[in-house]
Amino acid sequence: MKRPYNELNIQEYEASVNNQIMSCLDPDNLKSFFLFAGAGSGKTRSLVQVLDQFKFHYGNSFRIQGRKVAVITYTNAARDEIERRLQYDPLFYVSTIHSFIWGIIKPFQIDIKKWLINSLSNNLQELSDKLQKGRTRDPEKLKAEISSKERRLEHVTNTNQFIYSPDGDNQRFNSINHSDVIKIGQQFLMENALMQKILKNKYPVLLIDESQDTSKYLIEALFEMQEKHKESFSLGLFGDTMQRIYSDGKHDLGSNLPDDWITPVKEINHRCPTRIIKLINKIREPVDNQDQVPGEYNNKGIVRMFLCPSDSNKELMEEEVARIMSELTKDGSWSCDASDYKTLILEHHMAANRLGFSDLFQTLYSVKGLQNGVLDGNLPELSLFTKRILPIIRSNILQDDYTVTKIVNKYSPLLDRKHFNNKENQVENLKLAKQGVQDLLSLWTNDKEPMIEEVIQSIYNSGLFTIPEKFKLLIEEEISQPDGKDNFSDELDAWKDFIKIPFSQIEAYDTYIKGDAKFETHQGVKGLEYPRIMVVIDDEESRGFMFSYEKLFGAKKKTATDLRNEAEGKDSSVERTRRLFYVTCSRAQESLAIVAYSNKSELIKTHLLEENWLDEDEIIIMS
Ligand SMILES: Nc1ncnc2c1ncn2[C@@H]1O[C@H](COP(=O)(O)OP(=O)(O)OP(=O)(O)O)[C@@H](O)[C@H]1O
Repeated sequence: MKRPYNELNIQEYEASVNNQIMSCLDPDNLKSFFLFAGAGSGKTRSLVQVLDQFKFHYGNSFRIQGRKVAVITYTNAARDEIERRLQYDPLFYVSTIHSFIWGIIKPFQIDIKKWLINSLSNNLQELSDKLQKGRTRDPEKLKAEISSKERRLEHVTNTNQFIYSPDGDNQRFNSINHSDVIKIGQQFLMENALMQKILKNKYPVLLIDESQDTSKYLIEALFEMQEKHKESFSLGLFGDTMQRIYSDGKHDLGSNLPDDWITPVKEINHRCPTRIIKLINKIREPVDNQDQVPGEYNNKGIVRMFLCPSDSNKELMEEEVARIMSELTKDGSWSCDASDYKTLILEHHMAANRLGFSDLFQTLYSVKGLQNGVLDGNLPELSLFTKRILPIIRSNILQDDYTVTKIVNKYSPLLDRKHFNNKENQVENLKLAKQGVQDLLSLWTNDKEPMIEEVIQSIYNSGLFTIPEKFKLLIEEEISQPDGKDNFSDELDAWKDFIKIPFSQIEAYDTYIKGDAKFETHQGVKGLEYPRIMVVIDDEESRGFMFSYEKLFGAKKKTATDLRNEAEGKDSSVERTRRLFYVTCSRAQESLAIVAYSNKSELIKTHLLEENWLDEDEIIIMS
């Protein structure tokens, strides 16, 4: 590893990177840039600093011209953080990609309608061909899908005003779903000259944080747009290909960049201790050999790997590891009493096992189209529970009637002013809403544990909240087809299983997904940092085929598919695992414990020593 930078060098170095970016943002000479750098190198910090400088130099003229700088973040949490750091200045429009895209396509209602009709018609044609040619194992299910699409087409044809909510369930007949918003955005950006003009006039500068995970179709569309409007549109990408953890991202982002793009380099890791920088450099080495360097002030830090038998009592084992870490680091926050460390599990269902929501997780995660939503906690169907029902139950426990009333006022269609014809009607509806809340809460009396289905049924009966179409369908089907025969698609089948799960699992899931539990997933910690990190690795428990630590650690041979993928330059489970491991280890600011459950401890140890990832005294074999 190169010598650490001293304080003065660091300031000069960082200033020169920021200056390179600033040189791209001169409104009279706009250029595009690509700032891809390793973990903890201060990409987000540079983004904020550069925008502060931008405000100073060009803020007034931008304001006078009614222009803004658009900043796209990967999550709502990241958006909130950047907005806060930019002091909520309206010069900057900070949003997630879905919100941003909806903002720019929304005025094009006629084109949206045409797009939807076209897309649905093509889709219907494909499905009908499939049915006619007998290319299905379940013709009844396919027929149901066709009728549902036909109904949707009819609604779309009769609609002139489409709506969309980036965080909502988009269940209304005139709503557009999340993936269609992205597809529409991509196509309009590529083909609609008027939209391009409006976009570049309003947002001549567009910056994207974590761009390695931004939808590849949109990134490609933005590249095309930038190519056409070089002088009047600056695209700035921040990210790190080594931290690409979602499949949506463009895997070769950064290769074949146009010659006139500026590509600043950031090689200092400001977050991790030197020992951890050395480890993550090793993890990264085979991919692009991008070595990071510490600053003079980075502390030394501690890394330990604990190799534990697969059949260990995991809870006890992880407590023991924390105890050892507490001794080694002399940091009481590792001790079980204080327990101020983050445990990173490979997949949500490992947290699900530990926190008690595994049925919920397994049921929904088994459907491809629901996976991302389950992982990021944004599954629209769940908002009925997480944004309305759970807050009511929690507030009721705290005897906080005010919040209960607030939630009902905000979300209940019974209290929607549009539906009040007269005062009597209003009083009647208030009574109904009150009764609806009582009926709902009565499901928990005498320590009862309602099933999700009972909760939905109660809401359905009282009309307290709007029920997502799928649940309504299930409840109605359940009534009309008590023998359980149905025409549901895979997704509806999953929702059907979901409603048979105890409601308490939603509560556990919600606590976890909000980050209130001490567990986080590898995916969930993207962009974050914590002083103490425990990475838990367990191929057997994680069960997926997406990741394999035993392969990454040399204890298991790569499969023929892995080798073929590697030979064809495609992603493989080993490389995906490597990137996740890089993300998790690089979150640690002080100390890192890696807990690996495997029955091949000796093999793993030998391999890691050979690869020089860890030293002998840093690997502890537990029994
Ligand atoms: N020039 C600097 N001097 C001191 N600390 C810095 C500097 N730049 C960044 N940091 C600190 O380093 C940490 C990482 O910064 P930041 O989150 O901006 O990095 P990043 O490159 O976006 O990280 P990642 O890609 O890993 O999410 C933060 O705690 C930040 O405050």
